[in-house]
Amino acid sequence: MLPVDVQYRVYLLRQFFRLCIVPPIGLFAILSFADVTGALGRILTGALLLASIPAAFFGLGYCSHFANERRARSLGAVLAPEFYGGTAGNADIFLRALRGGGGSGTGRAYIGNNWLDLFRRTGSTTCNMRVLGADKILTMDDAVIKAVLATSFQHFEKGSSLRMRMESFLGNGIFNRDGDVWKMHRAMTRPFFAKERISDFNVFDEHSKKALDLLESTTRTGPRKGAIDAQDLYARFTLDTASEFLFGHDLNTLAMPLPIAGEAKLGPQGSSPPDTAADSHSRSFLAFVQAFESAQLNASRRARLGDLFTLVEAFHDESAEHVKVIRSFLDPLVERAVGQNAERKRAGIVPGPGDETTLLDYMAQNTSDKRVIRDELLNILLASRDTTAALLTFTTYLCAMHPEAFQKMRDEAMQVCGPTGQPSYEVIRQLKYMRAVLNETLRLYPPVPFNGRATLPGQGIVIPPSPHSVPQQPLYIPPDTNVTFAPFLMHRRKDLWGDDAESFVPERWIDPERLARFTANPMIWVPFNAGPRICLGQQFAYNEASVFLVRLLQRFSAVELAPDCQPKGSTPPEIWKHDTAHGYLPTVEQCWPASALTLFAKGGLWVRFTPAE
Ligand code: HEM
Repeated sequence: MLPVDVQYRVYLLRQFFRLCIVPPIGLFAILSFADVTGALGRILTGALLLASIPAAFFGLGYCSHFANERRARSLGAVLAPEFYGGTAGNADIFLRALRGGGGSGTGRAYIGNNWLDLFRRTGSTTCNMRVLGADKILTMDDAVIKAVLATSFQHFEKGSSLRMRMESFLGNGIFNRDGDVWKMHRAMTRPFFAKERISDFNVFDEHSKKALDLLESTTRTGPRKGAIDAQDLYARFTLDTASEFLFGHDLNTLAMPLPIAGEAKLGPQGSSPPDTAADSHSRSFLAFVQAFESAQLNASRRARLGDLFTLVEAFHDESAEHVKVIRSFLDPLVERAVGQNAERKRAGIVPGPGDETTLLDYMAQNTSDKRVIRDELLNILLASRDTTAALLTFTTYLCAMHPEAFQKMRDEAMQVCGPTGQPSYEVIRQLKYMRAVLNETLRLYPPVPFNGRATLPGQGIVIPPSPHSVPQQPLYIPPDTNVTFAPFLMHRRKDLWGDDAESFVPERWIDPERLARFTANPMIWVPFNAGPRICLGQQFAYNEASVFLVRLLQRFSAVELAPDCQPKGSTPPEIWKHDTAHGYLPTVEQCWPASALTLFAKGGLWVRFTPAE
């Protein structure tokens, strides 16, 4: 296989050759054969050859569209309605994605609103946003999402587009593989997420204590009446916890300087910490964390651009530098674990099942392929860090917006654990209201708001509609087509969740009558995905978030937003308040949700906690 950074350039060259070289050469051959070049003259011949490029581009697009339409009709199905924008080939959509807009919330529009507009304008819950000739299916339809993730799982894959975009960053890891290789990854890592292992709450408890000590000291003595960027704190907590769990190495980002209330500026996602990492040890950790975040940002930019990222990065792989830093950090850890395992084997020590304490140890016992181990660690670090941090961030946000829910959750935690009791697996199972708050947060603010798959090359698929699908006909998705689905939008649909779909109502997860909507059709709630590729760390995430919240509720009695500390440019734009056309939630939003693979609050989530007496 070609080196990854060469792969997309080859792809680009192939596309360039197909679209820009073949049509003029073909036309020239025809004109020469017909012996009309002399009569046309050089200028007209040149103009025709040039015009053959867009003509072939759009001509091929239309031919494939008509072929697909015929195929759909023959199967008794329809194609997803196409969106026609204001420019040829919907080029404006591509330009908006290039500038950071699109549906991701990183532009001025509320996250997902651009998509809602497309659904409205095509009168559907699934549409085709054909950009520069490439089909791109968008959906918030429960039937399509169900087919993609579960019932027709075998007809979809992550696909070559995604692999090409992510290869330099995620390499040979579980997120970036399909078919038998993915099965091998899943079989290898799954046992490590067994209940017994992730029920060892000490690692959660230790890091919760560190984070909450920091929160308490900032609350009591920090500037601006003790305001803190909760999102930043949670990202450190989840990173330190995950790094210890995965490779036995506490990155100790909680020990690095926090963003300062009133001084912090807008960072690439949250707020920026002061650049004052003390020693070289902290600096190398900081470099790793920054490279990890930058590679993620580039991956999400590539996702917005689709295959066209190859054009933007034709001469410079924007991930290369970050990946180098990440690998220089992880490689020695992997090297050491593989070496230690080889030594143990030489000494005749055979570890029993469950003896290994970290994923790194566990993998070193199962394979000596250092690249597989490194890439898997990186993939799972990515999977575990921002997702759980997003869950805690938006739970805090909703608690600040709904103090009664915070109080109810606190009363329950006090009743079950008391003011100092250690949360255990059994204890957490009793915290029904807390679980309802977490589920409701995952509904309104799913940490992975958008996700994607592609149909297999050479294999289209027909998806039967659900009672809520528009149009109410079977849908044909042609072969090798990208399908992007939006749990963020589906989770807020009134026809699926009822009139209070946009309200924060934890009781909908407890009250049997309300819960019936979900139990009748569980595919309307997919924060962890569903089907064979469902999140491996779901229980880990619930455990981690619950331990942290119990400890937080034991030490703090209230939380409120601190909008005065949000960095400039991160408070919701005034226009959201008056934009009732896109639903109720954006009009009352007090933070700025946006997405870069995972959900985050732009500029961070600045809050003030009240220490419990
Ligand atoms: C609230 C927290 C979390 C949420 C919302 C979440 C959500 C998801 C989603 C949506 C996927 C599917 C991604 C895709 O389609 O490619 C996924 C996959 C995965 N998650 Fe999570 N996740 C969370 C926490 C975690 C944690 C803590 C871990 C590990 C410690 C983890 C490990 C994984 C792994 C290994 C996969 C890949 C599964 C596969 O492809 O077979 N996740 N997660």
